[in-house]
Amino acid sequence: MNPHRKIGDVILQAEAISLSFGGVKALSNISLEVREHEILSIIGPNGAGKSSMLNVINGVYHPQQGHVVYRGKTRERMRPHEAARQGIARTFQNIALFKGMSVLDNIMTGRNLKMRANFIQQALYWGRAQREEIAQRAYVEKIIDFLEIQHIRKTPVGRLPYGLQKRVELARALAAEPSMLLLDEPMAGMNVEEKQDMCRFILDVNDEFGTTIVLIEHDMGVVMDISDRIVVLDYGKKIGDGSPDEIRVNPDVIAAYLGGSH
Ligand SMILES: Nc1ncnc2c1ncn2[C@@H]1O[C@H](COP(=O)(O)OP(=O)(O)OP(=O)(O)O)[C@@H](O)[C@H]1O
Repeated sequence: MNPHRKIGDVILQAEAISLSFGGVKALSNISLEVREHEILSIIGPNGAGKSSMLNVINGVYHPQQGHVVYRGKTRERMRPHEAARQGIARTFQNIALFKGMSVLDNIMTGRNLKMRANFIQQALYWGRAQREEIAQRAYVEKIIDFLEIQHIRKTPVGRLPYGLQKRVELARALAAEPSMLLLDEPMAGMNVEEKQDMCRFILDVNDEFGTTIVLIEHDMGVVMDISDRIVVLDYGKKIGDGSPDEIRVNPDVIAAYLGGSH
């Protein structure tokens, strides 16, 4: 087994998080931990609070109560781009790519944080900016090879089938070299074959880059197959937290899923 695969220490702690939107309590007193190099899935019926939790981890939402400790530091109020700078990248439930731009250019946008030369420097010091662009391109090409999308690198994203667009979105997130990757329903709307491909890529990313992965997914087969640990939310409350085998037999989880709200 790849040494990266060894699950490490806790790198993120969400402590007693409560988040409301007006009268709607999206998250009630949720605590969870993310360990280095693990694949953690957050599951639960529609409206359970999964995306809200991801947005708290990512710094998009600021909880009214509780806090997030990331790599030993209690996080102050911050913006999503600061999360990106700390090595946290994400993909979205609805694909957020530039549809008219090529696959390659979309992935390059994920590399922006890594670029040292800013726009003015690029105009003034053409040579340096060009050298930098070449270096960044090399990394992007590595991601393109890794995700097996060489054949579509020049294609405008909007012309691609859905499954491939999702893969390009993953590529763009990976271009930022994240240490933690948040995936919001990476397999939604995919056929069986596309799901199998995406599962393989998620496992490969985790294995080869050592990336910690937190994902939201509705397909229970997929979740049980690829997760090291699973957190289950229901109506904004945490009702389960454990290995796939523990979750499978957790009576609260079984009741929530058989209760018909899913
Ligand atoms: N920006 C917002 N403004 C108002 N209410 C919100 C907002 N975001 C989420 N909510 C509410 O918070 C609750 C939890 O929503 P959330 O999207 O986190 O659930 P979810 O588990 O991700 O659902 P789904 O599986 O349908 O995506 C829902 O009742 C939702 O309507």
